[in-house]
Amino acid sequence: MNYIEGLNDPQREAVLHTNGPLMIIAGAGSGKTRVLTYRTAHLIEKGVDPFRILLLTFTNKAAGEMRERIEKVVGNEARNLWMGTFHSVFAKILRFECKALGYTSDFSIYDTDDSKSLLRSIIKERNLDDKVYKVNGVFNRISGAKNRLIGPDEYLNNPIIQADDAAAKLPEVGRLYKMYAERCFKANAMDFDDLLYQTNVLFRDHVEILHKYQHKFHYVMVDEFQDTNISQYLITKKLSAVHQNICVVGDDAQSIYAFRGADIQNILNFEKDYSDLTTIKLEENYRSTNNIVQAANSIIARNKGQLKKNVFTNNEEGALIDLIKAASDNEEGRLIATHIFESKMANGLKNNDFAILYRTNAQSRAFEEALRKLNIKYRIIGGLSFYQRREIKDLLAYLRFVINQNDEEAFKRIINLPKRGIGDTTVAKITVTAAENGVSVWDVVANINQFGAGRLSAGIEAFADLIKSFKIMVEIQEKDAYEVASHVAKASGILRELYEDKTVEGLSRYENVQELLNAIKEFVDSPENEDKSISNFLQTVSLLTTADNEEDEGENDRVTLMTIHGAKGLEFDHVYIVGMEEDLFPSQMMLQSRQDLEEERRLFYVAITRAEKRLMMSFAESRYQFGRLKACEPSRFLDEIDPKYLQIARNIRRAIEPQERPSPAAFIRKVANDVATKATPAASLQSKPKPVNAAPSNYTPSPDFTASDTSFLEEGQKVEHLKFGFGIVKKMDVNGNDRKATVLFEGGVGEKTLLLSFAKLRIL
Ligand SMILES: Nc1ncnc2c1ncn2[C@@H]1O[C@H](COP(=O)(O)OP(=O)(O)OP(=O)(O)O)[C@@H](O)[C@H]1O
Ligand SMILES: [Mg+2]
Repeated sequence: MNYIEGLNDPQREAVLHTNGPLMIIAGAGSGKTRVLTYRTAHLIEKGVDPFRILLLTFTNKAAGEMRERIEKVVGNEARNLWMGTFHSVFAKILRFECKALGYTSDFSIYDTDDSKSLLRSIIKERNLDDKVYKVNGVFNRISGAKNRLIGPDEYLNNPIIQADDAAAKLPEVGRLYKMYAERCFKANAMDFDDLLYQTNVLFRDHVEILHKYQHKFHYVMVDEFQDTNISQYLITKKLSAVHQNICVVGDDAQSIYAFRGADIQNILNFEKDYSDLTTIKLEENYRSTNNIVQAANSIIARNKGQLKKNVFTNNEEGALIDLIKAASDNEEGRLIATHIFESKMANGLKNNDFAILYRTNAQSRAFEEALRKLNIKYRIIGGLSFYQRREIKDLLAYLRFVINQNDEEAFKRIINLPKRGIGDTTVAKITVTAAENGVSVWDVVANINQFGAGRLSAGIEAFADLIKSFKIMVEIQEKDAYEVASHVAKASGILRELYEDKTVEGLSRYENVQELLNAIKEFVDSPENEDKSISNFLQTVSLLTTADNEEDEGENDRVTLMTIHGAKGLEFDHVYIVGMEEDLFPSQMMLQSRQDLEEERRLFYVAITRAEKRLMMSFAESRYQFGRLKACEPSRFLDEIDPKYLQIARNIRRAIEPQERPSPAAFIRKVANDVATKATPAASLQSKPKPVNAAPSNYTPSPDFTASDTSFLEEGQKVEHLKFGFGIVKKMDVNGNDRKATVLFEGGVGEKTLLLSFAKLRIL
C-alpha cells in the first residue's frame, strides 16, 4: 500500500520529517491523527524497530484503531509498538519498575470509587465534619496537587497552598493527603493520578531507570497534545531528551480538559523547550462539508486566546445545520429517534452512520427509550459502564484481594460478601488494629487470634481460609485468569447468592457476572494476550478509560450515544448535538469565568467538527433536573452560529410505532410534502403522539409479576406483559443475539413484536 499518496504536501512533509522535534497544531479534521498513523508506519518501513516507538493516544480504542491501520502497511510488526493512553503505557512501565518506589509489581489500581471510599474513612477517623470536608472536594484538591506534581510533604510545607486551604476553610486537606498517600502505599495501591505522578517520581529519583527508557524509545509521539497536563508533558519531555525525536499533534481550539489540569501552556512551552523545533500547519479539512467547517470557524472565532489558523475544505457545500425544538426532554428523544429512523429509510443509511452527543451522561435516558421503541440499535460509550456495576466490582474486588492482600478497599468490599455475620464495627476494628500495629488488614485477618479478637473469629477464619485457597490456585497451581475467576465466583458464594435472587435485578446481576466470566475467557483465548494471568486481566480492566467503555453486544451496526468529551478525535456521517440549552450547554458549572466559558465553547467546537455530512442540534423547552420539571432557555451558543448556516428543521412527524410505518415509497412522498410545506419547529410540537400502546381495559397485572428468563421461549407459549396484558407467542425470530417474539395480545391490543432483550415477559 502506498500510504504516501494519500497525503497532501504538508502532511507528507510531517510524515517524512522523522528526526528532531516536530509540532503540528492544526484544526479539526485536518489529518493530524492520520499523519501520526502513517508516520509510525513510515518509521517501521524505514527499519526502525517498533519496540522503540512510543505512541500516546487519548483512548486505548484509538490506539487499537491506529494499530490496525499501521498493520495494513507493515503487517504483524505493528503489534510490537508501545501504544496506548498515558495511563496504560505508564502503568505497564510501573509494573516493571515499581520496586524502586517500594511497591511490588502486583500493586492494585484504585479507581475513583476506591479512592473516595478510602478518603471517606480517613475523614471519619480524623473526626472531621464530612459536611465541611466533602469527599469530592478533598479528592479534587489532592488530585489537582498530584497532577501538578506536588507531593504531600511539599503540600504541607507550601505556604501558598496552606493559605489557600485555610481560605477555603479546609486547613486539614494537607494532612488528609498525607494519610491518604500513606494508606495507598501501605495497601500497595496506586490511584489513577499516581500512575503519572509516580512515573515522574520514578524518573526523577532513579536516573538509571530514566536512562533505560530514554535509550529504549527512539521515537515519541503524542496525539491530542492540547489535553496533556504538566505531569504528562514532563514525562514525554524526559523520555525524548536523549534522541529528541518527539512529535506532538493537537489543536488548541479543542482543548477541553483544563478542568482536569490539562494545560494549553504546554503548546507554548514546547516552542521554548525545543529550539530546533519544526512546526507544520495543516489547514485543509477532509472530514466535513463546507457548511459545517464554516459554522465551526464562526464559533471558535469568538474565543479570544486562540492560535491563528485558517481551516478550509474542498468538500461540497452540504446541507445546512438543522435546528430542532422539542417541548420536553422525552419529546427531544422521540424527535431525534424518529429523525434517525426517517433518514435511514429515506437514504438507506446504517445505524453506524449516526451519533448523538450530549453534555452529560444523564441525558442518554430519553434517547435510549425512544430508540428502543423504534427498534433502533444503539451503543452507549462511557457512563455507568459494565465494569462499574456493583456485582462486577464485587467479583473484581475478590480477584484483586487474591492478588494483593494489602488492598484495603477490596477487603472492605468483600469481607462480608456474601454475608458472613461480619459487621461494620468489626471491619473498622480490623482496619484500626492494622493501622495501630503497622501491619496490613490481611495480617490481622490471617492471624485473628493473635490480635485478641477471639469472639469475632469464626466468620473471619472462614474468610481467611477461602482467600488462602484462592492464593494457592494463583501462586502454586498457576491457573489462568478464567480458571481462577470462575472458581472464585463459585467458591466465594457470589454466584449462588445472585442465582438465588429471583427478582429481575437479581437475574440481570447473575447474567452480568456470567458475562464478566465470558469476557475473561475471551481474554485468555486471545492470541494477543501472552500473559494470561488474572493480574494481567485486572490491569487491563482498570485502565479502560470512560471513552473506552462500550458494551459490545455482538451486533455492530448501532447508533452511538456518548458525551462530547468522549467523542474527541472521532467522526460520524450524521451528528446530533442535543440539549442545546442554557445551564446545560454551556454547563451551569462553567459559567464562573471567561476561561470557563471559552472552554465550553471549545467543547461546542469539538462537537460540531465530529460531523462529516449532516449536523443537527436540538433543545427542549422543559426538562426534569434533580427531580423537578424546569423551563429551559435555548443555549447562547445557538445565537453564536451565523444564521446563514442554519435551517429550522422540517416538520418532524410524531414518533410512530413500527407497525404503523408507511412503505418506503409512501414515506418518501410524505417527506417530499413535508419539505415543501416546511413548518416552523413549533408546529412540530402540536401533534401529540396518540397512545397506541394502551393495555386492554379489563387487564390488571398479576400481583406477583416478575419477568421470566425468555431464552427458551417457544411459539404457542402463553405470556403476560405488564402493559399489554395476556397473550400467546405467534412467531419467534432469532437473528444472532437479536431475538424477537410476535405476540398476539388479548382484549383488542392485537399483535406486537417485542425485542426479548428489552421486553419483560412472564411465562405462564
Ligand atoms: N490527505 C487526505 N486525503 C484524504 N482523506 C484525508 C486526508 N487527510 C485526512 N483525511 C481524512 O480526514 C478525516 C480526518 O482526519 P483525522 O482524523 O486524522 O483528523 P484530525 O486532525 O486528527 O481531527 P481531530 O482534530 O478531530 O482529531 C479522516 O477521515 C481522514 O482519513
Ligand atoms: Mg485526531
